[in-house]
Amino acid sequence: MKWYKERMWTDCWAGLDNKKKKGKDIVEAVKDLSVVDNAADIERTAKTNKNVDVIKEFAAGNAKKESNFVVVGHVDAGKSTLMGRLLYDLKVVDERTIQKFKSESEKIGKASFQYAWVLDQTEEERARGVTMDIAQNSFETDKAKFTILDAPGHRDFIPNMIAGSSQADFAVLVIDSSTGAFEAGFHLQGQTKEHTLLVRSIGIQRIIVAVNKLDSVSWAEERFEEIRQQMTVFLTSAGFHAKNISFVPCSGLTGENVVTPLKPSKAPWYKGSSLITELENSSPLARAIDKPLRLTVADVFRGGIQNPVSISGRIDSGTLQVGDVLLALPSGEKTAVKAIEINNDPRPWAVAGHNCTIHLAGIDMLHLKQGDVLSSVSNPIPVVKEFTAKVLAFQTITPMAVDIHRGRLHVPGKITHLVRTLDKATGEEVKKKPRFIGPGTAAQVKVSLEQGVPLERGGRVVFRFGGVTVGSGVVE
Ligand SMILES: Nc1nc2c(ncn2[C@@H]2O[C@H](COP(=O)(O)OP(=O)(O)OP(=O)(O)O)[C@@H](O)[C@H]2O)c(=O)[nH]1
Repeated sequence: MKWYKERMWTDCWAGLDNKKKKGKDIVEAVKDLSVVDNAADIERTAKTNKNVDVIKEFAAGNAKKESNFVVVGHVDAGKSTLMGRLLYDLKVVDERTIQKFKSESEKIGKASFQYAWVLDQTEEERARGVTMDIAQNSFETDKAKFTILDAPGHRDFIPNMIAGSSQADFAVLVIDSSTGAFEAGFHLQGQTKEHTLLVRSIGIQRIIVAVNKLDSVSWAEERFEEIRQQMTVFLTSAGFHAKNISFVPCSGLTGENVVTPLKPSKAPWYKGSSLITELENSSPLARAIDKPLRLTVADVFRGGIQNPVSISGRIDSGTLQVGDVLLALPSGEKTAVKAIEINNDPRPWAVAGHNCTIHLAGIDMLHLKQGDVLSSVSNPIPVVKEFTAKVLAFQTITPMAVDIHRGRLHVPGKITHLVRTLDKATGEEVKKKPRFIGPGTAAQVKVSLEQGVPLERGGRVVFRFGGVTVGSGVVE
């Protein structure tokens, strides 16, 4: 398909100028306009492909381990404060900035928010043109590089949390250990349980539980143990393996055991590591580098005059390099990779697990939106309007209208058939055609969507209705 870029206007005036000189009329001048041809643009960009053996280069490189983690937890658990503190102690944020936030937050009666504002500040600074709802920050230590995805705790923002989690390798669950607060987040319609079930159902297997605000209970071992025991029971029942769960006592506000290890005099009972060490020890899962390319678009924006169409997102599987030709789905338009950036660094290639910005050639912005998938041309992701999924019900499920979330994408649809309920342990059929699926029950259901969505076997989906998560599942 052909389309006109800004360049057209430059060409237009140049064309008119020439025609005036030669004494031709405006109609002829307009006929001579150069039109940017997407196919030509793709061909030109594809010629820059150096045909790097990305898998080999990646394996050979001794690049630092890179991972993305999502920070979840009940509202006010101290997620932003904890991450702000982490960035401050790692010197990603300087003393002057913290002092400025301290005096500003005191002025509006929100003293102690200076660390939380670190994340808000960087969010504002991001000049993307499209609002990002999940604060992203990057940092590195001697051992590893990280991207933090700070998801809002409030229940109204759960779709954003689903989106953030779908880009993460592991999760940090922040728990407010102060008196009564853990109980409020855990027992009474709090988000601790919902967030945890969601991150697990989205495919996250590793979770670090930051038992936060322990300063407010004088670093009491009993409180830490009480939370650890209750959470272990819950997390293992939610499907986390005990070896993938760790608990770290800490205080985001005072910074104890965040980057600086806890002084033995403070909590002689604790022999484990600080939060940063736990993060460094959390290896990303084995990545599907040798599978066909799938990159879920998190954001579409204009990356400048040279880069009218840019996207950011995580590579779910496969590899890509500058000059690669890709297929955008569901639009079915082709595009070519002009440039790749990871944390603002230009890179010749990227692999599964990387969160990157891609500047694209030969595609109109109209053909890309959040939740779309950039896919390998030879092995594209199917676009489906119906699918079967194995689900775990959080609430009672009947044949019903639902919003189907897949990462950042959410589309209206319907659970059309309850095929059978399943034994959670063996996966075997328990009951055919049940009338409803009770909370905590596993089942196979058929789903139809109002529009085609890029989705394939193994894809994770979440079903919501009326602002409540009713279940989650895996596409069969
Ligand atoms: N005593 C104590 N208070 C803390 C600690 N961490 C955070 N707080 C306070 O708890 C309140 C909430 O902190 P935030 O960091 O905004 O919490 P949040 O989880 O990011 O909140 P949402 O993003 O709204 O879900 C603020 O008043 C913080 O100062 C801590 O380690 N100890």
